[in-house]
Amino acid sequence: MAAGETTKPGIVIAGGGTGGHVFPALAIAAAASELAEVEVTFVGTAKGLESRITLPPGHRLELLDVQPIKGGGVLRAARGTGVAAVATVRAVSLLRRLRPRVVLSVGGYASGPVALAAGMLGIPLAIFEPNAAMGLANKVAAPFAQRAYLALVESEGGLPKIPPTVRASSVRILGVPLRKGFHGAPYRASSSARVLVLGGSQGAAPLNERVPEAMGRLLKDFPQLEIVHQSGRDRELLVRNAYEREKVGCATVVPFIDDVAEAIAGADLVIARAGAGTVAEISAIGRAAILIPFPFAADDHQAKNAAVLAGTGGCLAIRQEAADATRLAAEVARLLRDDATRTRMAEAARSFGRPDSARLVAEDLLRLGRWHVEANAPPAPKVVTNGVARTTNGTGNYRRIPETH
Ligand SMILES: CC(=O)N[C@H]1[C@@H](OP(=O)(O)OP(=O)(O)OC[C@H]2O[C@@H](n3ccc(=O)[nH]c3=O)[C@H](O)[C@@H]2O)O[C@H](CO)[C@@H](O)[C@@H]1O
Repeated sequence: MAAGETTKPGIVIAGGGTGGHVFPALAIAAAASELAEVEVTFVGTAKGLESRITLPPGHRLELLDVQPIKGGGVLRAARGTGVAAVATVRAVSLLRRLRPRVVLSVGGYASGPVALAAGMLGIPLAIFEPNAAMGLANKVAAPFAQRAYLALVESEGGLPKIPPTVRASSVRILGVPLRKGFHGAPYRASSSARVLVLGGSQGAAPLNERVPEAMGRLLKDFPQLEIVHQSGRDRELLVRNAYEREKVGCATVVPFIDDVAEAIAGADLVIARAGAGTVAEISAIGRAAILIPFPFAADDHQAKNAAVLAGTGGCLAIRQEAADATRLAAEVARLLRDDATRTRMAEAARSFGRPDSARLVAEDLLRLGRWHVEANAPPAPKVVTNGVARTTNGTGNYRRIPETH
């Protein structure tokens, strides 16, 4: 069999970079493979997380050279645009070789060129945007896309805020596809005080610096305190030392948590960044959370992600500049003392969560690629936007309701 020739009809999933793009892509691929005979090819970059993980059997990775366009001045933008143009030409020949039935862009560097190539070749195109503010690659691809799977959507005047380049008829609001193991775990308050600190796929330096000090202030009032702190790669020693300095002996510091679902389910309170995946995972399981968005995320998307969950009552969102050790200690103490509020927040998060997202996206994507897929259960009809449901025909499809002036 010649290289690139496949026996099964294929899907191309383009994009990646960090866990926030790669894990939803893997979750959709896994769900699609369970539903149909399908060959999945990921297209990413050598620098992205996609190049460092072991892909499930049967999935392949192709690499493109793509560089950042935003966030580095005119020179970087010009160079990035030039590289993207070359990458688009390469993506056209890649898609001609792979002949997928459908292309999904999950955001991140490699997604733009592949999405444009799909548009040029007339291959059905879907985009997936996990964040409350759409990334550049997806904004560019959106006008060519037959589907826009949106996850955390802000609302305005009670209606979902849809980016202007997205065709209203393409929108499906289906949450962030999650890996297996994330499902609702009703919260029962007890005498425990288990705090989980999540810094996102790369860890978060400000949380590493401030949380140990905040926890040090709580020891006297909460002798039962137990902390699991995910520090990020190569930072665990630094964070362990910080806890030691604060004489906090009840903290377990790890660089990365393999089973995040279990860690969230085992917590009374989560302190985390507001990456879309993290927000979706806390919601899918249902735990009270304090979210401190990364302040330099493009278009402040982490603050917007956190605001969507905060709007349901599922979390407390604090801007990084306000989240010093004193404020963190005060908020954690308040929530650990208040079982009713913690339980209410956990329930609000859980009713907002979409643990079935991967299946819903995969089913729809396969149909777009002309696979025959039987829905084993009707998709949840709710479209969640700050607790406002605007649903239509029971398939999760969103129909824009005309605005009245
Ligand atoms: C700094 C930055 O730009 N971050 C972006 C990146 O975040 P980041 O990659 O941190 O993304 P998310 O919070 O969305 O997802 C993190 C993922 O990593 C997993 N995980 C994390 C820690 C761990 O120890 N173990 C583990 O498995 C989580 O379970 C989750 O699935 O992509 C997100 C989705 O586009 C964006 O919202 C974030 O703004």
